[in-house]
Amino acid sequence: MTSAVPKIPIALLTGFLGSGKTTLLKAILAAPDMAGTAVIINEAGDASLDHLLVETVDEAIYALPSGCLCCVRRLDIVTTVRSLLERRDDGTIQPFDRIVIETSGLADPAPILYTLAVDPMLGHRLAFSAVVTLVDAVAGGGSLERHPEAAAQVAVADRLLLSKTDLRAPSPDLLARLAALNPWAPQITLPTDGALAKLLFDVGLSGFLERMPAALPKPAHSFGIETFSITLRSAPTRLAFAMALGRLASERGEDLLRVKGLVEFADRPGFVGVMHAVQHTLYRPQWLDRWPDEDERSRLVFIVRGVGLDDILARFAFADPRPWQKLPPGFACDAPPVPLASLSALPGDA
Ligand SMILES: Nc1nc2c(ncn2[C@@H]2O[C@H](COP(=O)(O)OP(=O)(O)OP(=O)(O)O)[C@@H](O)[C@H]2O)c(=O)[nH]1
Repeated sequence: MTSAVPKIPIALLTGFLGSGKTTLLKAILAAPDMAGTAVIINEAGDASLDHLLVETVDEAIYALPSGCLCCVRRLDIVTTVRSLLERRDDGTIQPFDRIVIETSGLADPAPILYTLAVDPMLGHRLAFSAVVTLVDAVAGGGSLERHPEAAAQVAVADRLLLSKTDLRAPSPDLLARLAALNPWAPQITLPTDGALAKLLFDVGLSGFLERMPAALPKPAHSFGIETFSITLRSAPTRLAFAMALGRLASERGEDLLRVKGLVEFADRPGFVGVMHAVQHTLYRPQWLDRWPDEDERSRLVFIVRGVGLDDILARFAFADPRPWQKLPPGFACDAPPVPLASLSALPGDA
């Protein structure tokens, strides 16, 4: 009986911290033929911001609790997708035609895909369309070198999308590395035209599922990554803020994996800056003309390696910073590290 019900396409959008997943998702959801897309977002930081910045037509957007989607939060994804389908069936939410999951930049997609695919109910209802992995042309090479998560994300992709090519052409070394990790995924430079939606939903059955491992794959994880958040109790000037963050990025860029936040500046009242830094690079802020939710505090989320909270508080002392929230216990992933060399054998090499 269930075989008569059309399956709902589901795509997984992944890529290392700051590679451009939310930016791409926003662009894709703006396409008229992507109305009716349910979105599930999981973030690595100890506070979620991305879901505030993505708009869907009928607000069909779900922020999973922060934490590692491929380990401690792995079963949350099943619960969330199941509940989405149930509420779609009983009419408590707008019907949707497809689902996109944006994983956190630290998630290894293989255990997530495996978990979704082996769930009997979801197996009946979902059609996996693609695993799309964003690779940052600026920071991607270094991330692949230092972080097993980045390599694992490349290894399972059906498509590799190169982002930030407007800032830097991908180096031949980066392209060769990608081909070595995943020879079957085409490497595509992000198009700027309306063809974006096809990137997620015009692939056919996920290659990962055809190469599905027999058992739950072990998540690939770096050790020593920490996340914490601060609020700024007094509004900084843009210059003081840029100097503090710029100095941090130039001194500790390799370990400053990601900074994002919402900040109101003393010299731009009435606007909220959406601030981004990825390793050594600070991005131009986007400006909102109001706070995206009821929390009107300037706040920053840091994902770092070996940079202390005290160090960060000291650097932003001019803005009266306070620790904001601490990640609940259980965030840290206790999976053993996977050597980079073994990652190409993760899916499909059996
Ligand atoms: N110049 C340029 N900037 C980009 C591009 N894609 C993303 N960015 C910028 O890179 C920063 C990070 O982008 P996000 O879309 O937030 O990255 P993300 O992968 O969702 O980040 P996490 O969820 O933290 O892993 C933002 O400032 C974006 O505006 C691109 O193709 N070109």
